Amino acid sequence: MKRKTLTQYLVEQQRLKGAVSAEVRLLIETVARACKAISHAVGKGALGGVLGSLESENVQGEVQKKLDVMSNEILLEANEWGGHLAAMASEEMETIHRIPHRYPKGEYLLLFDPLDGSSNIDVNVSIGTIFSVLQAPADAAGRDIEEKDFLQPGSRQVAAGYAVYGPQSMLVLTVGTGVVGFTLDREMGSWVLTSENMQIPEETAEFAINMSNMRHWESPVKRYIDDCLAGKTGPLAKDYNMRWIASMVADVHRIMTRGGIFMYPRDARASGKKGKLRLMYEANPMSFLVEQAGGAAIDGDKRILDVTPDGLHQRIGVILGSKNEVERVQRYHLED
Ligand SMILES: O=P(O)(O)OC[C@H]1O[C@](O)(COP(=O)(O)O)[C@@H](O)[C@@H]1O
Ligand SMILES: [Mg+2]
Ligand SMILES: [Mg+2]
Repeated sequence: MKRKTLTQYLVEQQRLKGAVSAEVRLLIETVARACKAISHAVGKGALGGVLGSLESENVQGEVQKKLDVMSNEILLEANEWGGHLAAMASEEMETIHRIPHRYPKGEYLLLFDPLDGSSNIDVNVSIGTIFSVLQAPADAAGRDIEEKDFLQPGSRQVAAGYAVYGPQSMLVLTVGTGVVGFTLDREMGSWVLTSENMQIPEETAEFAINMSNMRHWESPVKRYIDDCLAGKTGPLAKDYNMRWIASMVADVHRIMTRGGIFMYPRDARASGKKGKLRLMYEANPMSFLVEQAGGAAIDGDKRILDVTPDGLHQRIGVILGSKNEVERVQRYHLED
């Protein structure tokens, strides 16, 4: 059977379904090309000199890995000249990056976490790239894009996706018509459609959370995990399994494939950061994908995609995955 490539899939979405504009189609293809380049760099490991840290810190105060910076540069360079974009924003950059010589119709905004799961780079565990596409506000035509133009709720995303660099490299994508997955054919150099309609099972008995933070959790999260740990004889009446890869991309990919619940909740630490994960580069694109695959995504009591951001690097609690389980955790929050 001849499988579709990413290009064929996108042309179909554009011409038959009217789900994407030609500009968004080209933009996604450019991002996918950049992800292919990152995948090659990741695959070289120590041979390519891509492991290890730099002296620098990013805007979040985190030590940058070589691959964080390389991946950011690959995405910037590819999209600066190849996309139909007005501006980009990245977890690794303090402020937005405007496109020089903006294409007259350059009306889209691209956001990305260039390398997700940085702590796993040097130990050869799956890592990834996450991206999100927004439309620039109508009043931005003909003027410089500003940071505030990016501060739109996730429900306005026109596309989102991630690449996971694991035993296989995969690109998982939504343009608002369900979720599809492509596997990188390394010999041919193309992304080939291998999952036509990714669906997250509504029920699960598998949770993912960093248990070392337990003492900081809010009470609804503590109650839920206690209930999971109580197993068959507890209130949830089933035995739960636990997984934590510490690359959001890989944890979410598992959930996309076989269900589960992923939690990086906001907690009571004095950092005032409202959680670890970033709304615009991690939570929004993943929530769009998860909802499109039949799952749910909340920050505790409300839907993540409804949150209007107040800053580019805003953090948020994230609870996402199998619908019935996420709704249970939401109930625990509302009852609290
Ligand atoms: O090390 P922790 O606290 O378990 O955090 C793991 C989380 O941090 C992250 O690695 C943060 O992403 P970055 O690597 O892009 O900073 C997530 O991918 C992951 O879910
Ligand atoms: Mg990340
Ligand atoms: Mg990152």
